[in-house]
Amino acid sequence: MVTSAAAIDTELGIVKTGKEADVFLIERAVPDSDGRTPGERVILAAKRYRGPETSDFHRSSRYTEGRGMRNTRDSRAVARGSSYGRSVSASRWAYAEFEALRTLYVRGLPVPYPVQVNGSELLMEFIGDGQIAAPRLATQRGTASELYPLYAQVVEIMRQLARAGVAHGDLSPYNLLVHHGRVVVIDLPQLVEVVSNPGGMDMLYRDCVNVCTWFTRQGLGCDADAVFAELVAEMF
Ligand SMILES: Nc1ncnc2c1ncn2[C@@H]1O[C@H](COP(=O)(O)OP(=O)(O)OP(=O)(O)O)[C@@H](O)[C@H]1O
Repeated sequence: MVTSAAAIDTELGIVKTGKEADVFLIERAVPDSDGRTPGERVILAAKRYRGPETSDFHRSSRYTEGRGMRNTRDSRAVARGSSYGRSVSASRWAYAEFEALRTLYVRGLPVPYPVQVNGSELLMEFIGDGQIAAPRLATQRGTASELYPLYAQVVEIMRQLARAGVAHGDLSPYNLLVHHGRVVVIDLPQLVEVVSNPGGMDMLYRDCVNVCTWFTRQGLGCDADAVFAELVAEMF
């Protein structure tokens, strides 16, 4: 009989402290079939949500409109900003991001592979080399022709999101990692359905502006209105 032992997770350090979550580096040791010897070791990213401050509630509620999360007891606790409310909120964000990653990964979009979610912690594939996280698009420099392949990938990602009827909702050069020339999208808890969410079109447009502003600064012609129009056309 083969008995299976649980994987052992070891925290190796912090990757980055963010506004709403902290990202840690985790080494997961998967036991061999004998259940004793540590076998395969993988590096994962653990994103732990803290739950928003009360002042963030309006932003949170805008994202959750149309998702059946309003007017419940938990939602009122979130609105009050109690510690229980913050933990409810943190778990919601973690589950929302896990679900977004799952949906997009299945559709073939370049997102970290979602591993598991437990309470306010989301475990996912670590995008990087060894223990070094891949750099963000915001740090990339080069001539327009050197950066063009990254631009083409970002626009293609936005097209694929549009075909799925969604927008990232907080897309920027800070939420795009560049790993050996491949662009990977992160930070997806607020993935928004563009048509059913009353603010969906605004968020899609803001994503276009954020992306185009950065690429235009790097010398690539990027017209946010034209990209937006193309993405809307993809949806209908
Ligand atoms: N899967 C991953 N692999 C490697 N690095 C990651 C991963 N997920 C997040 N990071 C790193 O952690 C940082 C913060 O992650 P993320 O943007 O998801 O959290 P956040 O709380 O929204 O941060 P911010 O306040 O900076 O927007 C990223 O900019 C990136 O450097």
